[in-house]
Formats: sequence, C-alpha cells, structure tokens
Amino acid sequence: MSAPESAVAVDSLSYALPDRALLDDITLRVSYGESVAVTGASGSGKSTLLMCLLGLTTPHTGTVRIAGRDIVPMRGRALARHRRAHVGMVFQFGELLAELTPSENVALAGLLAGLPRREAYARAGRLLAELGVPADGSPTAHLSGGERQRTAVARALVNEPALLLADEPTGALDSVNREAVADLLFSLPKQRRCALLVVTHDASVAARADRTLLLEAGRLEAPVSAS
Ligand SMILES: Nc1ncnc2c1ncn2[C@@H]1O[C@H](COP(=O)(O)OP(=O)(O)OP(=O)(O)O)[C@@H](O)[C@H]1O
Repeated sequence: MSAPESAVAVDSLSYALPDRALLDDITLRVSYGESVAVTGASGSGKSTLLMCLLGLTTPHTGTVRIAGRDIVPMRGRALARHRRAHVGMVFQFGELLAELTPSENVALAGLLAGLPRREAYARAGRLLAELGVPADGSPTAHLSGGERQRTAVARALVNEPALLLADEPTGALDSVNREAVADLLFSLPKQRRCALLVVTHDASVAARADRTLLLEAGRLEAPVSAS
C-alpha cells in the first residue's frame, strides 16, 4: 500500500512583489498528524504564504496540494468548496460573529459546507463541550478571550479538516489563556489526524510544534540552531 499523501504538499511556490521575491521557490510538506510552526520577521511573507494555502492569493509559479488536490488552478465555487471541506482557519482575534451564540458560529461553518442543520448543530454542541465553552445560549460577545478562541477552534474543526491553519492564534490572549489555547491547538493533529500549520511570533508557541520553519528572504527553511 502506498503511503498517504501529505495534507499539504507545496512545490516550487513563488510570489513576487514589484521590488522583491516574497516567496522564492518554496517547498513545504505537512503530514496528517503533524504540526509545523512558521516564524519570520514582520513583512517576511508569512500571511502571504497562508493566503496561498487558502487559495486567496494565486502564486506566480508552483503547486499547492491540499488534501491531495492542487488548488492553484481552482477558481470560484470549486475552490471555496474545497477550502470549506478540507481547511479550518483560526485567526488572531477569533473573527466570530459577536451577536450569534458560540453554537451558531460553529454550526454556521458546517451549514456553509453543506452539512444538514441537525448534524451541524450536533457537531457544534459536541465540539464546544469538548473544548470547554459554556453552552448557555449567550452571545459570543459575552465570552472571555480564551473562550472566544476555543470557539474559533471549534468552528475550524466542524468540517473535520485535513488542514488547520492558525495565524497568531494566541496573540490577543493573556499568558494563562495563551498556554491553554496553545495546548489545545497542538493536541489536535494527533487526536484528529489533521495537519496543523501555525504562524506565530511567539517562541513558546512555536516550540510546541513538531517542526519550526523560518521564512526569511523568500526562503522557508529550518532555522539554524544557536547552540
Ligand atoms: N498584494 C500586495 N501588494 C503589495 N505588497 C504586498 C501585497 N501583499 C503583501 N504585500 C507586502 O508583502 C510583505 C509581506 O506581507 P505579509 O503580510 O505576508 O508579511 P507577514 O510576514 O505576515 O508580516 P506580519 O508578521 O507583520 O503579519 C509586506 O511588506 C506587505 O506590505
């Protein structure tokens, strides 16, 4: 039997700004069950790389295979469908709809991906209970920062993605919640057999990943150890 393909397989990915190469011939593999942290100076292109993985930025060259399919040639509905089915995203500030309940926020992502209503709400309830978010029907606006981020994680998981992307997921949290959310995120690849790619400036968050890569001068490579 052949080995399962990586959740993420990027080859020869390049993206240039008018004055410089932002992503220069990048290769990246993230396996199912594996976590990778991407670090790099502000402006080095980390968000642009995430945008390429989401299909929201089209690279100038290269292939971006997510869950076995190259998304670079995909457009419109086919791209959106593939992304909703296979990719979950956690943003720095949660990006939840404040007036909806956590359950509605999570179920909505399932409904948009085509889950039947009952299934979307059942999954939302299960995930929120597992992740320790109160289900008392209060709007998301009433949650603490940590609870909001756990709701955002539940939303990212509702469609059982192959790939979980997180952009500074702990950047807006205090130290206690930062630890709790980081623990939660990095437990997911092994528990759910998804790949996790986290962009972070926080060395203590990056240290939890199976591998850390540094984006510098367009190249994505393992950082040279200081020791
Ligand atoms: N479409 C675009 N047109 C022009 N410049 C762009 C475009 N997209 C990104 N940039 C520039 O590319 C550089 C990299 O931006 P990007 O947001 O990817 O960096 P980053 O590493 O995520 O930074 P940060 O850590 O501050 O979030 C920045 O200088 C940004 O201004």
